[in-house]
Amino acid sequence: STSRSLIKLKGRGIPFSHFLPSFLPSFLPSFLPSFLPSFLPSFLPSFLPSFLPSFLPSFLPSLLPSLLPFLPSFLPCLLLSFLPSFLPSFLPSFLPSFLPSFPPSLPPSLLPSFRPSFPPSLLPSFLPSFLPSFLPSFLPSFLPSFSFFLPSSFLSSPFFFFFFIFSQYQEGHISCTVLISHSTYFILEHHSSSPEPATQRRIDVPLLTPWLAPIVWDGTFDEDILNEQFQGRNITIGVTIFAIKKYVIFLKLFLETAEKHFMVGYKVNYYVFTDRPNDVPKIPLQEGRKIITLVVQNYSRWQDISMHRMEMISNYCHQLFFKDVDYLVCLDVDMKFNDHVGVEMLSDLVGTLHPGFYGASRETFTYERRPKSQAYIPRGKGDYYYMGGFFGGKVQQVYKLTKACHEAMLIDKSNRIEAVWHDESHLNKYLFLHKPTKVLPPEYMWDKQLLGWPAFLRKMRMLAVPKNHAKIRNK
Ligand SMILES: CC(=O)N[C@H]1[C@@H](OP(=O)(O)OP(=O)(O)OC[C@H]2O[C@@H](n3ccc(=O)[nH]c3=O)[C@H](O)[C@@H]2O)O[C@H](CO)[C@H](O)[C@@H]1O
Ligand SMILES: [Mn+2]
Repeated sequence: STSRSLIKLKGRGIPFSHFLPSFLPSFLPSFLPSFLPSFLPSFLPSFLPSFLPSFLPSFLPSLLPSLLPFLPSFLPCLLLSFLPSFLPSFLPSFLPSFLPSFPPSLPPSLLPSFRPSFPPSLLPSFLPSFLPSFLPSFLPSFLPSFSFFLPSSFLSSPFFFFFFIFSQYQEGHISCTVLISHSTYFILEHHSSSPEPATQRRIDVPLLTPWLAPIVWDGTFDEDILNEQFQGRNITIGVTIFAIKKYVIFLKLFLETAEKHFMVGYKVNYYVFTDRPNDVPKIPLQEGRKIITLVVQNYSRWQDISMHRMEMISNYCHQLFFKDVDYLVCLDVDMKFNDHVGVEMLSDLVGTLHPGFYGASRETFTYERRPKSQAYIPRGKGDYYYMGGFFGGKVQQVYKLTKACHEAMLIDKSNRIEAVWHDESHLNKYLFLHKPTKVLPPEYMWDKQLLGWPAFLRKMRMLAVPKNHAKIRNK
């Protein structure tokens, strides 16, 4: 909204004392001799009748263009202020001697008096304009004689302009044209645009997939806006984690850190699939969040445990998830939350880039390469290498995914083949055929021990919890 009005903000401008230290030593000796003789005689005897004709021709051409838009609103003030008249006669003689000493001394003396309404960002536009330069030199010598002509109350009134300057002032999403005088300032035009998005453009990482799904890097989204969008929707987010056999030891850290970082402020159902329900820790949960323990069978091979997650998730869609949650996030349990994971990650179908293959060439992806497997992806094909331990989406989509992967694994089994990376291979095949609508960068699952901390990684939202494979798998 743009309003053009003369809004008086503050009846106080730059205190005179701020100028004094910077100008007195340098200018007075030089300016007085040149200025006074030429100016005083014509000025003093009769002020108004004589000055207007002489100053206008020299003064207006330079100032008018910038002045014109605002003229109607402040013409009265302008007319009342006589000072512009002396400028033409004053400046040519004065400026050369004065300018060299000016810029270094101005900012320190100006800044304190401008705060907080005129932050330093204003100064660059302020300085180039010549007006402030003459003031400090002019006023002290002039004021005593001048004050004869005007009542002192008027001198200090905001409508009396010893000097004035137009400037563009911009801070945040507010921009305005200001008229600054010695005693006050006015905002002539105030423009408030919609706020800048609180995001920067990341140039160090890809932000979109070739099918235009966002890759949700830190800095590319505004949590507040997203929360506004989601909070009205009253959603429940389901998390599936499998803690079978020894893996129950990961539950405590997982759940505790999830309460700190995962979907804070939203309703969350943690679905803990386990064969050891008594080992599910009792963790204090925030309001609206609960742990639902689902007792399931175990398998002797860890690969079977991992793979059968697809079957169990798809089964429980009908029993529970369709009814109780809107989104499902399917995670490995040997991880911990380390930073915000929120609604920015939600979408119809979500895959996560495997940290070990981020930036690697397609040829190195460990897709299943044997055509006999349902997970087969030919060389030269494939988009990304997704991780098996972090995917999700709307329940309907997760149902389709897990069901398809489970069925593919059943076919593989009947063909006596097991994909090289088990469920992860099938997930990669599915997400190759059904492109995710959102892709999570490796921020969402990182392994600090293995991969260090590269510059593109501004946040580590989840981290792998180191585990001793020999001690924990198949136990
Ligand atoms: C981070 C990541 O991408 N992990 C994937 C990766 O292996 P990982 O090495 O991360 O596999 P893992 O040992 O974490 O097993 C996968 C998950 O199965 C569960 N589990 C496993 C064994 C067990 O005895 N009890 C138990 O509950 C548990 O939830 C575990 O997190 O490859 C696996 C298939 O090879 C899966 O695709 C994993 O999702
Ligand atoms: Mn894991």
